[in-house]
Amino acid sequence: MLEAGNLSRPVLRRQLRQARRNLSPLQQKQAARALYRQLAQHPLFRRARDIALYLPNDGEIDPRPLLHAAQSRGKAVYLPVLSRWPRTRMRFQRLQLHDRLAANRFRIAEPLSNPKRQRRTWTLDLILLPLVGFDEHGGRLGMGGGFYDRQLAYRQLRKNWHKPTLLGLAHECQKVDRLELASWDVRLQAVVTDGGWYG
Ligand SMILES: Nc1nc2c(c(=O)[nH]1)N(C=O)[C@@H](CNc1ccc(C(=O)N[C@@H](CCC(=O)O)C(=O)O)cc1)CN2
Ligand SMILES: Nc1ncnc2c1ncn2[C@@H]1O[C@H](COP(=O)(O)OP(=O)(O)OP(=O)(O)O)[C@@H](O)[C@H]1O
Repeated sequence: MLEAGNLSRPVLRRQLRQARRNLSPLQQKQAARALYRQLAQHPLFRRARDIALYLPNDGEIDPRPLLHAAQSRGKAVYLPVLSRWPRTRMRFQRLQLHDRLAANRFRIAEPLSNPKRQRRTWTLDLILLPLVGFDEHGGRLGMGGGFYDRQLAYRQLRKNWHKPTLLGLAHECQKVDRLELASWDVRLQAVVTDGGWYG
């Protein structure tokens, strides 16, 4: 496990992104299957009707087996879509079965923006968040855009928001001993990896 100790956020990000990109296609496939087994039968996933997740990029663990399971169980699946303006905003948009996807400005695939299918964050049941690094206390280090933090900032106003449930998804190699959290960083309920649950 990486000792985050006195590494700066940019250095930590670079090392952790490199580690996940170094995984082979076979390792990625096995990790995606293991993640699916950790989560598919869990009550948090089974009970959720509206679930946000992401399309994998830059070596991220692949949640698509969960996406397909959710769709075949009749759940609604949402993906992050970056707003054209303001550029710091992201929305969660419902994915339709035969949606066309296009690369956003970070070259991540996303559906074409359609405000009618976008949902307010607090009406979702479960958000499966991508991350670059995590610790066992719900700490999350993201790509550095602050998109998820901004979208979830409303939670800081009240201590007992319970919806949606926030679960980070990651490879085991993204675990660090401890992350310094900034004031705007939103804590995750838990992180699920190919190896187990943390937090
Ligand atoms: N799969 C996935 N989708 C996601 C996220 C994510 O982390 N993973 N995001 C979570 O927030 C949002 C995109 N956030 C991002 C934030 C910063 C960079 C970034 O710095 N990328 C480049 C450098 C900038 C550039 O190319 O212009 C890089 O790869 O270094 C990428 C994505 C929305 N969609
Ligand atoms: N609630 C917020 N309101 C305004 N700005 C914010 C908020 N949350 C984060 N930011 C801004 O976003 C920038 C990036 O934050 P941070 O490095 O924590 O992103 P991240 O969590 O790694 O990224 P992401 O959530 O996109 O994966 C910070 O410089 C911060 O100023």
